[in-house]
Amino acid sequence: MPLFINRDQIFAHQVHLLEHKLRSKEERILELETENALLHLRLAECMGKLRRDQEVEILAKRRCQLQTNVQKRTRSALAELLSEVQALKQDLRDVFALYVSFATDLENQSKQLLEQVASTAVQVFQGDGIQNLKDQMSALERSLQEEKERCRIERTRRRVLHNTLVELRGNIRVHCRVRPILPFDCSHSPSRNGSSSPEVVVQAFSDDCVLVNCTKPGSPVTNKMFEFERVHGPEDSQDAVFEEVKPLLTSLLDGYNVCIMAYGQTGSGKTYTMIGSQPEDSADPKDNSQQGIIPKATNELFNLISEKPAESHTVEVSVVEVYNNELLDLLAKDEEGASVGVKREVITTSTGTSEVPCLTHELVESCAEVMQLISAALRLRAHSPTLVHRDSSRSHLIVTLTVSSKSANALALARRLQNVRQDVQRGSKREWWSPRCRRAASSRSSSPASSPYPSPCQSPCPSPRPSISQTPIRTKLQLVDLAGSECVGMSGVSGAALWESSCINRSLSALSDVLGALAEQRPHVPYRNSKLTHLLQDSIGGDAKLLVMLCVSPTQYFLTESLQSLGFGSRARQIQREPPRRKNTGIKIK
Ligand SMILES: Nc1ncnc2c1ncn2[C@@H]1O[C@H](COP(=O)(O)OP(=O)(O)OP(=O)(O)O)[C@@H](O)[C@H]1O
Repeated sequence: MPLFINRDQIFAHQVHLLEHKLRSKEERILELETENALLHLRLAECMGKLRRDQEVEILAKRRCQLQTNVQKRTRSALAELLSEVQALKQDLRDVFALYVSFATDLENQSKQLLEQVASTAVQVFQGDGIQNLKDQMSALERSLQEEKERCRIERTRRRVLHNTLVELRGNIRVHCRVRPILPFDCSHSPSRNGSSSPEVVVQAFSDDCVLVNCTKPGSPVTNKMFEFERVHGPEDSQDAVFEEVKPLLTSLLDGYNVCIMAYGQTGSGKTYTMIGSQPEDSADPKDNSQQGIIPKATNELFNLISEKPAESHTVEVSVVEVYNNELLDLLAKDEEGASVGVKREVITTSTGTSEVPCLTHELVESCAEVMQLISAALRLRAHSPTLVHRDSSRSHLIVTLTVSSKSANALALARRLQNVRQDVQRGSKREWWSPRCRRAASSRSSSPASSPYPSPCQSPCPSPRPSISQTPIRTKLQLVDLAGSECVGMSGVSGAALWESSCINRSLSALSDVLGALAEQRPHVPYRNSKLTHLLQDSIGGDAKLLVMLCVSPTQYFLTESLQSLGFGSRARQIQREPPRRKNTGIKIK
């Protein structure tokens, strides 16, 4: 082996060694880096653990605090609960004491009752107990009956006295009729508390009082009471209503003028009360129970006349309507004999009474005859449907029955008088006609195009020339079915119906004004502000016995109108006119 070592080899060897060292160092570095990374990881884990431990510690502290709070609150709630339990215990003790005293009372009472039962049983078993009880019962029933009878007699006496007072003072009698709820009310009024029937606010409280519950949204219910001579409720029949009116008809034959007038809002039952259901509405045509005051009063009048055979009476009928402030004669006939509404005028005579010249008066001998004429006239009367009433009367209807009491041959005279009047109306030329009347008759046959009705006769009809001299006592029964007051917003009318409505409301307010002036005893009473008041002047302000039949609807929907009608009735009752006067002088027929 050579001793000489090459330097390059030594260097190469050293490089190799160094490279080896470097590699091992690099490996070591790699190991250390790995270790370092592991240590970092471990450190991170430790840090997380440390943080969690801190949080746990905080949570533990909080838990401690919460526990302390809960304990405090529980303690105070427990204290409150305890005090409540104490109070409840006290209440329970009180209730128990009450119960004990009540039970004791009950026990005592039941003991007494048992004793009574036992003693009654003993009496019963002794034989005369049942009899005694029966006797006691019948005695009680008798005394109840007696009391009822005494009460009835007192009430009748009170009414008679009141009527006498009314008569002496010349007061206007006011009766009121509250109609039942009808199917059309349900369509107007919203249902209350889920019930399908509308709210009733106007009621017949007693036989002379009407009670009204005035409810306004947001304010408490106030009750108003109205007193009248007689009040009829929804259950009162047509017969019952007429029974209260009937005594007035006797006055007619005793020489007094009588007027019965139905007043009220539209759909309140005026036509039903005055005329009644039409015969065709009734299942049995002979059934008179649904007839109103007009047919019943006419029938009664003829009954009264037939009861006085010693006297001789004649009855004449006239039927007029006041439509749009025009007076129409509904019994007038044209040249062919067909019924037509002929325009007439109302005049004030020299004696201050109102009169309708040339008005058709038909001589009648029975109720059937009168009703036939009225039925024909009703076909001419203005009607039209409104939102409130599907067959609303658009005019005031006035049926007048004039009764003449006279000697035996007066019937023939009256017939002759009627023929003369009819001749006058048909334009026949008799030599004793006044030229004025002849002019009126000829102008009627060629009426001006501006007016839908023949022109009226302006002067009183002439008396017939026959020289029979009679002084009959003539009394008038006026039966009035007024058109209903209406709120245009509710009735939904427009066009011609709106005009009708405003005419109706104006004439009714003229009627109110007349009553107001009479109540205040003003020197001037504005009768002439409307045809209606002018025509009824004698009945309202004169010496007739006047009965106003107020008709009212019972429901909340019509409350304002009902209050208005009841107010009208109350004002009418306050009027003090001259006491009714007997007619002892009549029109002289010469
Ligand atoms: N007491 C009552 N019993 C049964 N039905 C009634 C009663 N009153 C009114 N009616 C009915 O109510 C409806 C309206 O009545 P009615 O025609 O008499 O009203 P009105 O007051 O004359 O109305 P208007 O002024 O609009 O003519 C009718 O169908 C009628 O039959």
